Amino acid sequence: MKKEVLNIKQIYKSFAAGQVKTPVLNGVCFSVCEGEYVAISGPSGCGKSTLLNILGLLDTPDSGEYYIDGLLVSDMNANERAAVRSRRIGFVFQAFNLIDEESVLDNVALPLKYRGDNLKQRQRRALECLDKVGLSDKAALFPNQLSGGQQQRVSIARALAADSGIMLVDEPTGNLDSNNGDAVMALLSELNRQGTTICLVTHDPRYAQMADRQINLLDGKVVIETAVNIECVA
Ligand SMILES: Nc1ncnc2c1ncn2[C@@H]1O[C@H](COP(=O)(O)OP(=O)(O)OP(=O)(O)O)[C@@H](O)[C@H]1O
Repeated sequence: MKKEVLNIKQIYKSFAAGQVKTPVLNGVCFSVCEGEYVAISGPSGCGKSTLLNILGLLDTPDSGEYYIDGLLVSDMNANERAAVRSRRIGFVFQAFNLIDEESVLDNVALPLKYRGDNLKQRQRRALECLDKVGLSDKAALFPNQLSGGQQQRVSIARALAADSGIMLVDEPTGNLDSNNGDAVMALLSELNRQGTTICLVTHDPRYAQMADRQINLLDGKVVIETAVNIECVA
């Protein structure tokens, strides 16, 4: 039986524009087991990135409960959330979000600064992660010296660095051609086979099908969820 790592219950979120409040998430519920690969899809503007930001503790819901490893994180203050985030969550964004002025190695090592590793430990771990994504020979280069596909693989190495076990991935192929997109998706599947829990936001049904389970959002609600074939306990 697998352990439940993420569980959101009746999550609501709206954004205010002036006096007008626009509801985005309207009572979203689902859970994710350790080692599972879940794809979140739905039309543009339906709240996928908002949901991923809440899952990654980058944003807070207006109401509802969110548990990570059975711990109620939706009630935590900003410092407590940041501590859980750096210990437990790795992010991969569509636009890579690498720091252009830092070497590839330093970009990957960055999350390790927050957990207090010394320089040698950070560099060793960053090289290990670059090796996992097939880019250890690019460690000394800067992001703008790499192709888009390579930059996305660097951002995946960065998400692996802190060994957080959970990867939240937002449209990772959006800025890539189809060959590079396919290579990035194959890499994510391989990392999932090695044990990483993945929540992927994607528009592409071909990529959504690579996940164990697909969740479809419409009007801020889960409308379709493919069968869970893993037994999961809280
Ligand atoms: N910080 C914000 N302030 C105000 N409105 C926001 C904010 N973030 C998101 N929204 C609004 O919330 C809605 C959902 O946005 P979100 O980015 O979550 O959708 P999405 O499903 O990821 O869209 P896409 O597929 O186009 O990336 C949109 O209408 C968006 O304009």
